[in-house]
Amino acid sequence: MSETTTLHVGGAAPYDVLVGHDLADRLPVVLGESVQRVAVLYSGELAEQVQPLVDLLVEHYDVLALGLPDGERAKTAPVASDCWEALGESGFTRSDAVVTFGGGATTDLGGFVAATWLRGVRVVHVPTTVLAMVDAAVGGKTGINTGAGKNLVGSFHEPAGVLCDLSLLSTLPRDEFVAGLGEVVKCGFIADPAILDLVEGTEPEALTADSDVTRELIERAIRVKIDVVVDDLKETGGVDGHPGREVLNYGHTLAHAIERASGYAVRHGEAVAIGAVYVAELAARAGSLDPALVERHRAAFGRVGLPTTYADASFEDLLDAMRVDKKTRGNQLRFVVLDDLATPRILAGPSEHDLRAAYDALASRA
Ligand SMILES: NC(=O)c1ccc[n+]([C@@H]2O[C@H](COP(=O)([O-])OP(=O)(O)OC[C@H]3O[C@@H](n4cnc5c(N)ncnc54)[C@H](O)[C@@H]3O)[C@@H](O)[C@H]2O)c1
Ligand SMILES: O=C(O)C(=O)C[C@@H](O)[C@H](O)[C@H](O)COP(=O)(O)O
Ligand SMILES: [Zn+2]
Repeated sequence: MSETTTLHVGGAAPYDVLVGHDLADRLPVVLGESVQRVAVLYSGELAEQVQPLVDLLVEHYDVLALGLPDGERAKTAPVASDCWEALGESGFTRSDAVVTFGGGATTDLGGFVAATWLRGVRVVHVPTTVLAMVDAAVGGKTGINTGAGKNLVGSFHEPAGVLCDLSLLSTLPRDEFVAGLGEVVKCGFIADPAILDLVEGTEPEALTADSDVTRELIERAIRVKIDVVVDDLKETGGVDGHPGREVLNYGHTLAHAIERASGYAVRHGEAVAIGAVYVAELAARAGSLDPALVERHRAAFGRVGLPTTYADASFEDLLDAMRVDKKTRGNQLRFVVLDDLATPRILAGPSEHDLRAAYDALASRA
């Protein structure tokens, strides 16, 4: 059995992200000694996968297992409210803990419930998708959607630990696996170009759940995320022109608009790939990004099987949706753009002409 990698997240509330196999038995140590009740919030589709973890926990704690609606359907106020009611009925106190088990939608909802119940209880994430391992479970962003858009309600609530059990990826459908690589490739462009070299130098079929390259990609992407959140946990801004935590939002302004426009039929990681190509096109027009790097976006995301075009919504509808992005200030849209590989900055208030031209460039390849 391979070794476990420990990636430490420093700051005011430090914790570890463990990457390895069969990590469930680490949970009692990560949960700590004060815990009496554990609420396991899991995607209802993963009832079989979560059972061994529940079986282990009942040996130590009073366990409340709450199956949630699957995927994005979990990220709503009514689902959060149902969880609060269940916690209340079980007498869940501040010394108890939440464990989430699922993809990013589950860790976002479960993290939000943990952040808000009694104004904050301990949470440990057990992510079961590539995307949740490399991104959603790390860094403390939690949230739910509203009618106006993605993640518009939420809070920053850091976990007490994250267990990335690579064995859990064995049942992940290929489309979901590939979607997670969207956030990994994003990390390659914003901070760690070695990720791009690995993706470009590996046959796509060799990127399987159990391959060494996949593990290296996952660990590299987690390191990128940790390095960013340690310096700017609450997204208040970076130093020396670096966007700070907003850099992790590369490609997300259009991505969230596309997810909403598609009724969440387009997966988050897929939308991020499209959004990154869009913002590269924008940076080539309103900034200084070399056209060859724009094409490298298409090539790298496309190589792993992600979409790089989109024409299913009008520019006007997407522009309206982009206005509710959290990076917007007043009426001014703000985007994370690159001047070069791993050289991000904020582009504030691009012209509508450039925004539309970039969309036309994206849509024209559809
Ligand atoms: N908080 C953050 O920092 C952050 C970062 C990135 C993304 N997100 C959010 O994460 C969400 C996307 O997460 P996601 O891509 O993991 O999608 P998801 O949570 O919707 O899961 C995708 C699908 O995979 C299934 N699944 C999960 N694990 C499985 C497994 N091991 N075996 C079989 N099926 C499995 C789920 O049941 C679901 O149907 C979005 O809502 C996005 O906004 C949050
Ligand atoms: O952790 C962050 O910060 C990110 O922006 C990571 C993104 O990949 C993630 O999708 C996040 O949920 C988006 O945040 P939001 O603030 O735009 O809702
Ligand atoms: Zn994302």
